[in-house]
Amino acid sequence: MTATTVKTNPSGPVDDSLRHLIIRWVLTPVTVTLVLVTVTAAALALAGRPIPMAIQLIPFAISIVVFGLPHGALDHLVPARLRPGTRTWQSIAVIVITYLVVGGATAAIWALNPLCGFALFLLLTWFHWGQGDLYIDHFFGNAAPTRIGSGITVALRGALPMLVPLACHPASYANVINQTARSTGTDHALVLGALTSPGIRICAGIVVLVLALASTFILHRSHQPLRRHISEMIVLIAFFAVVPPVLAVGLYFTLWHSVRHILRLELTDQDSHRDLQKGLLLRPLARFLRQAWPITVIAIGLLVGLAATLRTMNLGTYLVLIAVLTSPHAAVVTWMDRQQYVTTRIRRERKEIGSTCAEKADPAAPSGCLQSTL
Ligand SMILES: CC1=C(/C=C/C(C)=C/C=C/C(C)=C/C=C/C=C(C)/C=C/C=C(C)/C=C/C2=C(C)CCCC2(C)C)C(C)(C)CCC1
Ligand SMILES: [Fe+2]
Repeated sequence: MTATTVKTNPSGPVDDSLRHLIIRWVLTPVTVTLVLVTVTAAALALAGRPIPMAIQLIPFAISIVVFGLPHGALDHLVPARLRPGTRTWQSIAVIVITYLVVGGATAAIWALNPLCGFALFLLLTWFHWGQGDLYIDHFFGNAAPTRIGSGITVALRGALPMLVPLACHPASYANVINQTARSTGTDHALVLGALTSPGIRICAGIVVLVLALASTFILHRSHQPLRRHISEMIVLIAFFAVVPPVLAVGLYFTLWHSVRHILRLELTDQDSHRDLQKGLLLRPLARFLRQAWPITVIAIGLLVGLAATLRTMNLGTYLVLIAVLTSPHAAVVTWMDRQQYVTTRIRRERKEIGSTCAEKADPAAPSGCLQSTL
């Protein structure tokens, strides 16, 4: 696949050498790291030794400069890279305005009602982390072929980091929400007892189970390979069920979601794409870091400004900043999805439905008009 093809059709199957490179040097090391952390956390829990909060916070702290915050720092270049003819200044202007409007609206919701802000943040994270994993399925050419199938992939992959910790560690979950809402200055009593109730936890577990079964069934029915899907799903369920949430979500954000998105960005850069095709991983990463550092520094400046305004610097402060950045960032990534594969898939679906319905109009043709829409 050439670099130009990546801009116009990045969703098609990539060639085998690039696929193996990414599996071997990016996806597998991250998955193995999560397995090792899961085993260590389980051993410590069995020995009755809790992981200190100072240690749990390390991945979130590191994410300020490594992978996490920088993974959104090229958003302003995305239109220029994906839509031919877009000038860099136009790309920057559109994204800065998007950040001001969408980020500003999110900040206003947080200022008016932090609990509501957090609830929307959780829902958006569910969607955004799910869409990140759906892209990886497209990258490997084994995504669910229909809109419903894609929706279930997004729902499942987002539910793993958002619902499994809720089902297994409700008290820590509620604590983080409390702490974050408090860091915005609201000191009214927060009613989060409901979150820790057995009913909610059981519902969260059932939703994950149903989505896991539905997603596996759809991939199986569309003859997609299941090995990566099932192994990642099992690792993520065990990881979020065992590892304390602050540590688990911090590691997932930095090593899983952000690394995958950085790979996606590298593939939109012609030089980096060429390097990846040649089997070079470090050069594209260095190029990404070079391109991302100025905006990362501005984002760190925003974090310092927010901490000064709220007069507190803790996980809650960082999460508020991330929440404000996530809404415009998710809008940019949703636009990327449309450019890279959603539009192509909708056209393909329409074509398939059209041809299957045409067949159906022929009495001799086999039935399948509804089936093709899943
Ligand atoms: C471009 C631009 C820029 C920048 C940007 C950026 C830098 C971005 C980023 C972005 C980002 C960086 C994003 C992120 C995301 C993230 C997320 C989405 C997360 C989430 C999380 C959560 C939600 C969690 C929670 C929790 C915990 C932690 C524990 C417990 C449990 C729970 C789950 C609760 C600026 C503004 C300068 C300007 C304009 C343009
Ligand atoms: Fe992201």
